[in-house]
Amino acid sequence: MEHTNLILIRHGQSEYNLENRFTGWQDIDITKTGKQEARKAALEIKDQRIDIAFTSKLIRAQHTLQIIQEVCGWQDVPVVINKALNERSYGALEGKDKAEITKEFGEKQVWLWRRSFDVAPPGGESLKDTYNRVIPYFKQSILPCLLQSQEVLIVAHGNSLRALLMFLESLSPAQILQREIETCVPLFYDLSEDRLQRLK
Ligand SMILES: O=C(O)[C@@H](CO)OP(=O)(O)O
Repeated sequence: MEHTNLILIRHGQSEYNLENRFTGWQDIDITKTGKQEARKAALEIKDQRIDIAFTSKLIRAQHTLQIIQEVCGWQDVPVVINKALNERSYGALEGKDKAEITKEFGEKQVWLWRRSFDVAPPGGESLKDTYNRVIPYFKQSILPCLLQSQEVLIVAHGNSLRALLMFLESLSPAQILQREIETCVPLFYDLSEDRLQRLK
């Protein structure tokens, strides 16, 4: 094996994304726009080969993956569901309006909760906590597939994917502050065997 492909996709727009509310572990479905975004993402990756797909336990990611599978004709591709890929928990902030929380606590604090590496929202997970469940799962269950030359699709969430790309791209806590992941914009990684071995 010389190299293999990994594609990461954040779910389509959810009802809470539309309403500008913190979502986290709330199991909120995608909107009509979210479904359209999933179809568009599918058309962008349709010519790829995918051998196995991974997703979270949350409906917005699973639903996005189902649409991608339908559009691409990948209904037979095995799907592995694991809560390790769930969005970060936003604890007490879940369901709350992001603008109202910003008014109450200030932009700086909300920015730290949303984008810093190690500041956890009350009762929730920091990105570091999320990283500490996503990366062991990636190493244990996804990396072996890539090492066997399987082409892998992961459909997950803004912050579980930020944790993963921090690992894949060796980003520092300062660098990850700046990274945003858009809904349904596929991220492609062409991984050499050498690089995969170093991720072990
Ligand atoms: O609310 C959430 O769960 C996430 C993703 O939608 O929001 P944020 O971009 O603020 O981390």
